Order: sequence, then C-alpha cells, then structure tokens
Amino acid sequence: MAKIGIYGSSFDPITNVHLWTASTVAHRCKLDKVILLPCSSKRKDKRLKTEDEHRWNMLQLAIEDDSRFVADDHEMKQDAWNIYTYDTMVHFKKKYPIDEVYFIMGADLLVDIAKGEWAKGRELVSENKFIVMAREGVDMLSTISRSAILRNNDDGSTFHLVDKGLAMEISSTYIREEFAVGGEPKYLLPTSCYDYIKKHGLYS
Ligand SMILES: Nc1ncnc2c1ncn2[C@@H]1O[C@H](COP(=O)(O)OP(=O)(O)OP(=O)(O)O)[C@@H](O)[C@H]1O
Ligand SMILES: O=C(O)c1ccc[n+]([C@@H]2O[C@H](COP(=O)([O-])O)[C@@H](O)[C@H]2O)c1
Repeated sequence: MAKIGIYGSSFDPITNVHLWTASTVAHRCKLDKVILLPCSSKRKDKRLKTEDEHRWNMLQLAIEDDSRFVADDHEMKQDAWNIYTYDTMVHFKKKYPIDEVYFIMGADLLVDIAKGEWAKGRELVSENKFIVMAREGVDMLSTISRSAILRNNDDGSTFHLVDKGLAMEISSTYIREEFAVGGEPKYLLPTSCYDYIKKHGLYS
C-alpha cells in the first residue's frame, strides 16, 4: 500500500515554496508520491488570469527532475460544476483503491473549511485524510477544536499537522506583482518557469 498526497493549487505560477513544502511533506510523512493538481480556470470562486495551458506547462518544467512529483490535469479536464475538492478526492480514491490518499494543504485552507466556505465540507472532512502545513498566524489545533465541522468529523487521525520549521512565505501573488511592475522575482521560482514567463510575456 502506497501513501499518496494530493497537493492542489492554482500554481499561477508554481513557486519554490510549493516545491519545498511538497518535498518536506513527502519526506516527513513518508509519501511515495505527491500529485500536484492545478485547479481549472473554470473555477467559480477564484478568477485566474493565466490560461490552463501555461500553468500546466510551468508545472511540468518545475517537477521534471524530481521523480516523487507527478502532475495531474484531472481538475483542468472537468466541467465547471464538478471541480470541488470533495469530488476530486472521490476520483483519486477510486483511482488508487488500495493506497492511502491524503489532501495536502496549508493551515489557511483549514480555516476556510472551518468557516464553511468549501463545498460539502462536512463530507469532505469525514471521508478523507489531510496533511495540514502550518502557516503564520494560524493555530491549527484551536482552529480544529473551535469548528464544529472540523472537530465533529475528526476521528483523531483525520488531520496530520506538520510544522515545516520555516515560515517561508513566497506567494504566487507576489511573483505575479513583481513581473507586472518590472521587478525581479528570479530565484523565487524555478529558473525554467521564470524563463517560460519571460518568453511568453505572462503577468506583464
Ligand atoms: N508558505 C506556505 N506554507 C505552507 N503552505 C503554503 C504556503 N504557500 C502556499 N501554501 C499552500 O499551497 C496551497 C496552494 O496555495 P496557493 O497556490 O493559493 O498559494 P499562493 O502562492 O498563496 O497563491 P496566490 O498568491 O495566487 O493566492 C494551499 O494549500 C496553501 O495553503
Ligand atoms: O472544494 C472547495 O470548495 C474548494 C474551495 C477552495 C479551494 N479548494 C481547493 O484548495 C486548493 C487550493 O486552493 P487556492 O484557493 O489556495 O488556490 C485547490 O486544490 C482548490 O481546488 C477547494
């Protein structure tokens, strides 16, 4: 039985923090594989400015040298009304029936689920397991205990809380803004992705 982590993001663009957190979690939680899952630009709750094709190409460039990482375009291929994480996890548990499948996310998303902002939040928590990475300013244990959705669907092994050791806050937003204002975000993301953005004039 393998241990597989699903790391969902817009990856707009993928950053060195996405890669470092995926690597840290893979190492600490002894994952056999991390599936990097870019969300679709058809998503209703967030307006993405970059076409799926570019985000997908950058993701491929970023992970080509690391055999632990695999990109999956499942959400990009879905219709707009069927791209919630709950449905995504149903898909991956069916695809890997004998393996342990975890959803990997930062603690900021734990707060959003606690607030009831995610589709089928109750079912999502009760039917899945999560690896939650610490984020600055979020107390993960108290977020779980203060939320009825989280605490009542947690059987004690639902949330694997991981403190990465460093806060390291590089965001895709910061990188997009730097490109837009003529800044220099080199080394905050893989050089191959930096070059791809320059070549295609993204974010300017
Ligand atoms: N520094 C970080 N530490 C831990 N988790 C992170 C960090 N940055 C992003 N994540 C996690 O990565 C996932 C995807 O986040 P997302 O792509 O929205 O990050 P972002 O770089 O902040 O993007 P954007 O700036 O476009 O909102 C989420 O689960 C988020 O919590
Ligand atoms: O299922 C939902 O309702 C839901 C709501 C918000 C975010 N998500 C997922 O959380 C992951 C990170 O999202 P975001 O907003 O940080 O790009 C990504 O895989 C999204 O599909 C999922």
